Amino acid sequence: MIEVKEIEKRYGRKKILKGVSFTAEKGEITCLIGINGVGKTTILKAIMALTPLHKGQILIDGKPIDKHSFEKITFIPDSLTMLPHMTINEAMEFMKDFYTCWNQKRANELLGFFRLDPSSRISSLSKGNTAKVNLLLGLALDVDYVLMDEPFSGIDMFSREEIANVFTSHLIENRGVIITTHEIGDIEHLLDKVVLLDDGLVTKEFSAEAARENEGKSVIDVMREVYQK
Ligand SMILES: Nc1ncnc2c1ncn2[C@@H]1O[C@H](COP(=O)(O)OP(=O)(O)OP(=O)(O)O)[C@@H](O)[C@H]1O
Repeated sequence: MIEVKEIEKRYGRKKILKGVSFTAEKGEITCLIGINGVGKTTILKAIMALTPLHKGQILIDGKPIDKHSFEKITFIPDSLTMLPHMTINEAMEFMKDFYTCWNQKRANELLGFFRLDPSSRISSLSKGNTAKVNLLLGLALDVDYVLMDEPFSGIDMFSREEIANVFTSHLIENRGVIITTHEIGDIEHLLDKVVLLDDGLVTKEFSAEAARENEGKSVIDVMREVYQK
């Protein structure tokens, strides 16, 4: 489990996170939702220890993150960080050299799943295929937790659907996933837990299934109640 406990973060004099707490379980998809600039990416970076916090604590399976944690958790940023002249194959080689937890079998499965040609150059890919390569490079790591920043942002409906399908496949099974978004639209059905953020705080943390079953509410219904108060 990832436990985010009362974290606070300032950039200069601007307080971005004012005591954010939530948990994300292994085997579940947890979605951080909030408007642009609310601090979603900052939270993911904090979980990866990529940005220092002013207060609070983050635990992964009960322990603070250290250098060994990076074999357990990965962060897929909202844009691909590989060099444009590289082919997909070369990008995979790069990852393989860098991470002992690289799983080539899963990478090959993902190539097939997304119908990507490994000899394609990164610079020649469409936005949708670039997003798929970005996900492939993260999901091919044998890690327990995957953090994804806006995996559905700025891509067409068909690519969104293909990416959504990966979330319900065995390629994600048993991992803990945290994704961020500012519009849930067609991914609502994928989510186990939702964490709504507003003004530096968690305004609501709830199980999507419990909201559906106990209150007959969709995630969007709950968001309307919370944000349109
Ligand atoms: N390195 C930085 N220095 C100063 N301010 C920053 C820095 N990084 C982020 N911010 C500010 O912190 C706030 C939160 O940024 P963050 O990227 O975490 O938000 P977000 O919810 O992920 O937004 P988006 O949905 O647009 O990606 C924003 O106001 C942003 O301008």
